[in-house]
Amino acid sequence: MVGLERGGGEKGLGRALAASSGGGDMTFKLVLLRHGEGAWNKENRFCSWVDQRLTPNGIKEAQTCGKVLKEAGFEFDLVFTSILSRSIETSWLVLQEMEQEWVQTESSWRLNERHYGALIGLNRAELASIHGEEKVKLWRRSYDITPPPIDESHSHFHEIYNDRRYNYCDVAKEKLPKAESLKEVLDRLLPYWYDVIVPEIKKGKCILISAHGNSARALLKHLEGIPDDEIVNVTLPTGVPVLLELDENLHPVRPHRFLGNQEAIQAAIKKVEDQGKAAAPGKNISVSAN
Ligand SMILES: O=C(O)[C@@H](COP(=O)(O)O)OP(=O)(O)O
Repeated sequence: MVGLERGGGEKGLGRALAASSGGGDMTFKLVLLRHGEGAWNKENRFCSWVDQRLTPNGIKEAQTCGKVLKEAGFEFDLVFTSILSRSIETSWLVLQEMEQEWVQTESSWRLNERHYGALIGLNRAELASIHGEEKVKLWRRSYDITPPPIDESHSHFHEIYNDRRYNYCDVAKEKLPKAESLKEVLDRLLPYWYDVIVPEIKKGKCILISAHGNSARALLKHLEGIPDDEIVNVTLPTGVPVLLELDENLHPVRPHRFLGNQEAIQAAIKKVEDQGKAAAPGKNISVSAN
């Protein structure tokens, strides 16, 4: 289990603190989470809108996350997830571990992972050995570079766009993205943030958002005002809760904090970053380097 750092200093962190008013100023607490490891995270393939289940390790990560949050005293009032199974499954495991399975959950495609377009299914290390690590880093971490779009010839196109979960979105299926930059993720996420999530936060509810590496990065960028050229340095590991403390205008009162064993978390971040390092070229890679 991931232990709590700073001599158990995280204990009580979440207690009665959805909204607190120490010194008269209201502080809202929000926990952002990237789901536990999924099958394609393990295989180092861009997963994006392909629906993949958690690995046994991903299940453990989600359970550990639940333990950390429980030990810190969090009591959630509402949970938001994407409509991808790995974020939903993660939220179930977290709530189960916290004995808060009853907490209401709402899911939206607007919290889905960034649409990686034609890169979906490709192995990052193999891609880096063909196009270079810098190019792969730009595709993965830049703010406004959109990868090449997916089209009908892609082996996962029909699996994604024929999936009936997308019948229930608030935009027509034909209007759903075919590739997204981080900026475009933020553009589709913000209406949901302001219309649905913010009003609940302002009611003083303690909220967990179980999402994805890039949908969570986009929201972090927005909330913390991270400049376009600095968001490239922000990477989120799987299954680690990120605590945000916001004032009444939803401005951060301090930088976000990863909860859990800080050494293990830094190692997990490095592991995600290293996924883009070049390996021996593989077969079946075809994406134009535009
Ligand atoms: O789409 C994917 O493969 C990863 C992110 O990949 P990177 O941006 O880290 O390459 O998203 P997630 O596992 O959070 O759903």
